[in-house]
Amino acid sequence: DFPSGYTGYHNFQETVTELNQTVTDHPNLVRLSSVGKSYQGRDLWMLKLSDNPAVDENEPEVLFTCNMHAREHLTVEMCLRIIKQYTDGYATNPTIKNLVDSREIWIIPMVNPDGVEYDIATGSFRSWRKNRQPNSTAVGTDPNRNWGYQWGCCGGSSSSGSSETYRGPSAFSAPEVARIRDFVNTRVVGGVQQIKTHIDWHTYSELILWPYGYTYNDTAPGLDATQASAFSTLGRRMASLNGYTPQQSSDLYITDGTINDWLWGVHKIWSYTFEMYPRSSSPGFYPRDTVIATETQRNDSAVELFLSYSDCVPRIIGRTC
Ligand SMILES: CC(C)C[C@H](NS(N)(=O)=O)C(=O)O
Ligand SMILES: [Ca+2]
Ligand SMILES: [Ca+2]
Ligand SMILES: [Zn+2]
Repeated sequence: DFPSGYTGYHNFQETVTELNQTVTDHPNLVRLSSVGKSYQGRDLWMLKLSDNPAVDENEPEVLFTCNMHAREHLTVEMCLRIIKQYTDGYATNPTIKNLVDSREIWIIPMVNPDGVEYDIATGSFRSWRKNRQPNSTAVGTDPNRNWGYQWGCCGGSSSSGSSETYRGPSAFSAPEVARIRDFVNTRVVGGVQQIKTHIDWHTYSELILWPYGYTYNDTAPGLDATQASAFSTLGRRMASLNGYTPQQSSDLYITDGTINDWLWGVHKIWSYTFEMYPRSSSPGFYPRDTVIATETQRNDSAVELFLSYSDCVPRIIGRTC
């Protein structure tokens, strides 16, 4: 489990307990489901947050994914903060009520439960990143290099099984990635992808990133100048609210096979990565639990703005959808 000084973080079981408690407290706002199993058989839990949650209503859908990388434990707390904010706040905050009533919000707080449990199993952190799927030479596929858009195209991942950015033997070879792919694919209804926006939460560096990651070019097939302008305008506006640095993903470094590139490249979902606190390697991936409240609430207004534009991101540059 988490060592002393870190007990405020949620392990897999504590996350499940928290999700079940949310269902108990707010049965009219949430529905809990699993999108499937991790490599070691843990459920990949997903909470749906909306009015009439048992009904697929014609409302813009939003996806939040957290903890794709095991050691990035603060991101679980970020997904749980969003859940708490938009359930507990529903009855008293009209802005929150309007957003919950007019969107359907899907939240996956722990994409990589096997990696999380491995990272904390000994009571001392192991700095584990990947999933726990064996490969020919070692253990672990990087879930953020395993997506099937420009997979392995561009030197933004590794073919070596021991690498921290191992892309897997094929796209979608990681069960955790394949299960989220399957879910997203089910949201194409009548030929139209119902999910309009997405944030993938990571740590650290305090950045807001948008596609593409596989190329340095600001525009590329499937991403034109207008779309790039919408991505950067919303990204910059959100960064003005949380103090992170906004930039195209590849301005950080080239990555291929990421969730952001697949969600945009294949589904035209306005997909961002938020790299949370801290800014640098001290304390890096392991800030003590005393920072959780501050560093999750720091994103409240950015998340609210994001949800408000989730019906039509190009509206932020004066366009209609
Ligand atoms: C989203 C990309 C561009 C950055 C991310 N950094 S992290 N969270 O793994 O340190 C990653 O390498 O997957
Ligand atoms: Ca609804
Ligand atoms: Ca819907
Ligand atoms: Zn990460």
